[in-house]
Amino acid sequence: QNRPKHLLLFLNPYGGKKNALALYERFAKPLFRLAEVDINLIITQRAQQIFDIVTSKSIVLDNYDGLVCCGGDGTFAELFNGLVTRTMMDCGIDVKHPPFLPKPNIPIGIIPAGSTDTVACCLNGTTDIKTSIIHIILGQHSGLDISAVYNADAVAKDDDASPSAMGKPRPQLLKLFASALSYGYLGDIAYDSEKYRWMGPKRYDYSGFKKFLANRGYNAEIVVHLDRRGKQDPNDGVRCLDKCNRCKKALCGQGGSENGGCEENDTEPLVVRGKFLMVSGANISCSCERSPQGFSPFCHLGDGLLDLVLVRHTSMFNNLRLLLTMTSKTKKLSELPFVEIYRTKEFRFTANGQGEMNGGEIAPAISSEMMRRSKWNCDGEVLLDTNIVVDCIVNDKL
Ligand SMILES: Nc1ncnc2c1ncn2[C@@H]1O[C@H](COP(=O)(O)OP(=O)(O)OP(=O)(O)O)[C@@H](O)[C@H]1O
Repeated sequence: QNRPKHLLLFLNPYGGKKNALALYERFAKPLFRLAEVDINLIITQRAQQIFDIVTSKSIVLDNYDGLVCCGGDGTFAELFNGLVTRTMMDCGIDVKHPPFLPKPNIPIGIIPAGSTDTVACCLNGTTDIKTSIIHIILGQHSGLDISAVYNADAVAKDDDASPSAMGKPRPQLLKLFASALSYGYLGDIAYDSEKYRWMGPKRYDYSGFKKFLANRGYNAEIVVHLDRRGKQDPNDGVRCLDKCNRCKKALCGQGGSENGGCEENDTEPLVVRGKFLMVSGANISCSCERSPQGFSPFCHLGDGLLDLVLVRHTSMFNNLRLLLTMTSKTKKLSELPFVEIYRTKEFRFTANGQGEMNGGEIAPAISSEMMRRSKWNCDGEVLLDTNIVVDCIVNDKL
């Protein structure tokens, strides 16, 4: 009964190994034909085109049973960012300063044809293209949290650390992400690797090696809102499988921490300062071929919470341990002594936290080191704003 009949499908011929069109012709087209699904195919010609099409009022989304993208995580990010923005526009909500994020009522599907394909891998347990197509044809969906990134400088001016505070000026919404947001090591790789896109997925190895040798640390202050009763344990050993109990309760239970979510009143802020190699907000475990356990193997797909992974800046030897752990099939980042993981609904990040604490009275030699900033890697794309607030929301249509 829930099988889609008409789908709008965006295909990115540029991502991954640049073979999305060939994969589509070989696997997707015959299966969609067999299942009698009518496809309106749009092959993208530039970055941001999917976002522009979906947010253009000239396209009637109600004509479709679902929106699908064939590409990598960046393509998927463009699609759901476009769809949430379009939903805000249709509801008459200010898209730059939304009082809340409305949930789109049209489902989204992803056919993996990118470099990492983390979202497809976490949703389906595999990046196998036919598996994704069959899920789409059968109209199966699972919940997937989406996290919103806000400009924290705007928040600071309003003296308001919480994007969910009522009756106060809203911070500016910058972007939504579905897999991970990473500052430091992975942010530097995202920024650097764009120059080598002609190498295909190998560009990540090349830039990764360069940044590994650089071993840069970044000063920061992170305020993370934790469950007061300590009920949210990112290392609880519970893996999120299809519609797991925790996610089901979060979807219908409206938030309370018993149900997976985290009510604002039940949390207290923890301030963490220091020099970090990497700071990551993982919306999902982020397991993929390159990193079978991902950032946080027990992170849930749709419980309204994300896992904040903090990697302290230490020695090259420890960085090597980090890389070996990230690519290991069995080892977890939480086992490393210089890694901390917190499960939260929201956190605030301020670069150069210690520099600001010293009230500007720092020696020039230290100050340039202290003032050094990285970029955010937001679902594989570079975000230039540094100081941010992140808030996770439950979504049920992905
Ligand atoms: N025709 C195009 N030409 C150039 N860029 C495009 C085109 N179509 C889409 N894009 C952009 O390409 C970027 C990268 O695509 P995508 O994320 O799908 O591939 P990837 O980076 O190789 O894979 P992954 O994100 O899984 O590692 C997207 O941000 C998208 O905006």
